[in-house]
Amino acid sequence: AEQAKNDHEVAAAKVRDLVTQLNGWRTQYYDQDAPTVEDHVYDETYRQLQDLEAAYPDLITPESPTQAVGGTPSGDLPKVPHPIPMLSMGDVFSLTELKDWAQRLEAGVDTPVAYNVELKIDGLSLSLVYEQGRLVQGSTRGNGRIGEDVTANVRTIASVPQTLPEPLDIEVRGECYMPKAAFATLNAQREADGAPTFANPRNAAAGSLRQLDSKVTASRQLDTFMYTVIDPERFGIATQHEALAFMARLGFATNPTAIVAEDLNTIDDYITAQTADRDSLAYGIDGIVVKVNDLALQEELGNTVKVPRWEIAYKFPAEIAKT
Ligand SMILES: NC(=O)c1cnc(N)c2cc(Br)sc12
Repeated sequence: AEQAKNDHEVAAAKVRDLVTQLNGWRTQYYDQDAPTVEDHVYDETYRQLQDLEAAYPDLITPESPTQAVGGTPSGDLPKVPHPIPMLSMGDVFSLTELKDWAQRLEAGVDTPVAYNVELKIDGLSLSLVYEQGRLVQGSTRGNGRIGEDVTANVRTIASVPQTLPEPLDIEVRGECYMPKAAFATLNAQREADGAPTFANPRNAAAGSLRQLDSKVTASRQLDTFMYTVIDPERFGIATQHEALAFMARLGFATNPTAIVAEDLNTIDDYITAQTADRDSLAYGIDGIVVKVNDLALQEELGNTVKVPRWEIAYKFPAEIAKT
């Protein structure tokens, strides 16, 4: 009996340590989108806790990760292949570089080129797939070819339509972001709870979208701006500007500031205006996206190994950290 009592005490201390360790890692992994430990280490430790809790059920506490509501806290989200890769984008850091990019591009084209100019939202890429007008899959970019399935999570985002007004088979892509106000509220709450805060809205959005427990995602006030229709020619769409209007008509959130620019001066004016507005926007932006407006011409220009030739990101200078 004495030995059994002693074993129980040792087990109790071990369980407390494991719960603290796992919850610490879990917060870092899922909330800050900054994993500090390999999955196999997490999984091994998780199994140790499961074994101890099986041997001593009275040691199970509500905050134990084995009691987490929703999916198992260990491991990853299911993987999703992207037949059409979710590419990133080249970037430039000055108007001169932007002009060089446009001139090089236009040198290879024998017609005048119009551009669609849009804000570069500071969030994470999101793909939404609909079958017969019903949302069937939401996924992240991942490495561009293999992303993560976040379908249950995107269903909790108010701006993501569960069904479309027409029974279309369609994929759209865009950005999932956390509005600045939601970010401030979330971090204030985490401070109050003694939980680590998020470094910026992009990390907060990534940590909130890439959750295994969609109830957590539901509480994070995520939002979206969609900006790409896959295979737009299927819907009789000829330009990027039309694609945005088409998505808006289907009920997607699209950014209202996009313009068509026939020349660089118009783009320059847009950049100046949006830079002035930046702090007053309800969401973070980290630049401007300049795209060839004509979709057939985009196809013709194609992509390099890593990035499209037909779009470029003009990045704002890094913001001086606000005290
Ligand atoms: N408007 C757009 O096309 C746009 C906005 N925000 C972003 N973070 C990105 C990223 C790529 Br890749 S495109 C794009």
